[in-house]
Parts: sequence; C-alpha cells; structure tokens
Amino acid sequence: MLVNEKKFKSILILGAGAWGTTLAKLARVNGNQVTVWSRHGSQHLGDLINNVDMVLSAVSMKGVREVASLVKSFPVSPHTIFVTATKGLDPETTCTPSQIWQTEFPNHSIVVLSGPNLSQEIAQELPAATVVASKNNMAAQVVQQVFSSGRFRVYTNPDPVGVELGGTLKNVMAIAAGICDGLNLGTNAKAALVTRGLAEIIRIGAIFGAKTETFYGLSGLGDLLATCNSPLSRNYQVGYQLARGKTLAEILANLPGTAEGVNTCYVLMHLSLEQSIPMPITQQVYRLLESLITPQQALEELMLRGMKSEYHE
Ligand SMILES: NC(=O)c1ccc[n+]([C@@H]2O[C@H](COP(=O)([O-])OP(=O)(O)OC[C@H]3O[C@@H](n4cnc5c(N)ncnc54)[C@H](O)[C@@H]3O)[C@@H](O)[C@H]2O)c1
Ligand SMILES: O=P(O)(O)OC[C@H](O)CO
Repeated sequence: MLVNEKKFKSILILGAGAWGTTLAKLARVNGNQVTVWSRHGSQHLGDLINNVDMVLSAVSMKGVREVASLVKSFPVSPHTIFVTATKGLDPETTCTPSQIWQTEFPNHSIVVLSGPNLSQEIAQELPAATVVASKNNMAAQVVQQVFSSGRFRVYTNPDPVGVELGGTLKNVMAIAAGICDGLNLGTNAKAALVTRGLAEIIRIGAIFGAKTETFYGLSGLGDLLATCNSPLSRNYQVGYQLARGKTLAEILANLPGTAEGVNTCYVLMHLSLEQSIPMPITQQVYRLLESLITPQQALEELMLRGMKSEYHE
C-alpha cells in the first residue's frame, strides 16, 4: 500500500438487489464505509457520489446504460474506481457492462467483479472465491483488498472482458443445464452439455477479444459449474421449470430477481446470425424460450447434429 493511501475505502453500491446487498455486506465486514443506492430509495445519487473511492454497479443489465448516464450527470472524483458486477449484454449494442462504463468514464479505471458467486450462499457466510479484472492492475488490487476475507477469496486478472463474458455466457448454459435436469437426462448428458457449453462460450468470447485461458478460470469454468449445478441459480430455474412444462411468462413472474440468461440468449442469437458464428446450444435455448420447439425436440436437434471432430463447433 502507498504511503498516505487509506486502508478503508468509501464505496457507493448502485442497486439494492440480491447481489448489491450481499457485496455491501462483504465490504462492510472489512471495515469499509459502504452506502447502497437504489432507484426506489429516498437518497439523491448526486449527494452520495461526491468523492467516493469506489462506485460498484450491481444493477441488472436492463438498467446499466440508464444508471451509467445518470452517474455521469454528477461530478465524480478523477480517482474514483468503477466496479461492475452485472452479468449481461446490452441488447442494442451487444456491449458488455464494463464497455458501457468505460465509454461513459474513459479516464477512470474500470474493474469487473465476477465468479462462482451465488449470492444466497455468500449471504449465509459460506466460503466462495471471485475474480476482479482490470486493464489497471493497481485498481484491481484495491478492489481485491476491499472484498477479500476469510470467507471470500479474491483473485486479480488482466482480462476484464473475458472475466465478464464468463459470467454472462454461462447464464445461457445454466438455462440449458436446468432443462437437462428437468428432463432427468442423467450425469453423462449434463457433463457433455457443460463441456460443449464451455467450447461454445470460448468461441463467442473470441469475437469480443477475450483470452481463451480466462474461460478455464473461476469466472469461466468455475461459474459455469456453480450455476449449472445449483437450484439456487435463477437461470437454472428457468430451464428446469421450462422442462417441467411451465411457460416462460409464468416462470419469470415468480422468479426471485433477474435471470439475465434470457436477454443474453436473445442478444447472442442476433450476434450468431450477424457474424455467422455457430452457437448450437444457445440456438436451442432460444427456440425453447420462444416456444418454437419442445425440450425433447431441442435434445434431439443437439444429439443429431452433423458428425464432427471435437475441435470443431
Ligand atoms: N444474485 C446473484 O447471485 C448474483 C451473483 C453475481 C452476479 N449477479 C448479477 O448481478 C446483477 C444483479 O443481480 P441481482 O441478483 O442483484 O438482481 P436483482 O433483480 O435482485 O436486483 C437488480 C437491481 O437492479 C436494479 N435496477 C434494475 N433496473 C434499474 C434501473 N433502470 N435503474 C436503477 N436500478 C435498476 C433493481 O432496482 C435492483 O436493485 C445481474 O446482472 C446478475 O447476473 C447476481
Ligand atoms: O442466479 P443466477 O443464475 O443469476 O446466478 C447467480 C450468479 O451469477 C452465480 O455466479
């Protein structure tokens, strides 16, 4: 730590949902001064943002662009670090949340926080690990210091978009994994799905310039395993309940919080068609979300695709 650098940071968290409130608790445990802003609260954002060391966004994807431009309308210290914990893609531009924050704040350090982090487990104080990624390693280390504890292990990483995409793309695979379990397809099928899902994630990541090795880490494979195997995951629940015959509208109406994989799947389908990138699993999830096929038909489509080498799509 540099001389004069204060140990405890002032942090403003944007979004009082499941993840924002859990991250607030983790930062407070370490002695940091944390305020949580919600669009439904009475506190004025302009009064809270003045001179904070860190602004962490945990709003769902649909709110990121609006919140980033709202923040920009207030004076922000040039030293403020921005952290994004959202796992989604912008439907209009296909930008990741960190790309949106960087565009609004080109002279600030942007850090992505992502990993196998089911908020309910972390809120119960169960151990977990995550990744903080930035082009500015010092900024990533500041965020690492803020959140690290005996029950939350934080690693740094230099590939923010790769870390962010690991967390975003696995949500579509988690819907597929929920379908797999909802149909009782067994452990072999689930292992095949998750492994081919990772291959698909890496292929999509390449379009964004993400590093392949990032997807083998906590924010990639780690989050894929957590989300595809846990009934606590909202995305997994979407798939599971679709396989059990519920409609998407029914499922979303009763889901606690946001299942980003639904929107991400639509964005990816657009990207797949626009750039001719094969995304077989994403395509079947899309058809299911749109009620174009049954879960059984989606399974057959995947199993009977043209024969190929494991190294190809
Ligand atoms: N819950 C988790 O386990 C978890 C873990 C890691 C990452 N995430 C990611 O964090 C993000 C938030 O997830 P969550 O579980 O907290 O969802 P949530 O639905 O519980 O909360 C979303 C928050 O975003 C806010 N929001 C939405 N639109 C907004 C707008 N236009 N303006 C201002 N605020 C707006 C909502 O008011 C709410 O506070 C998602 O992208 C999710 O994928 C969640
Ligand atoms: O509940 P989900 O499906 O949004 O998953 C939560 C986290 O992303 C798991 O790391």
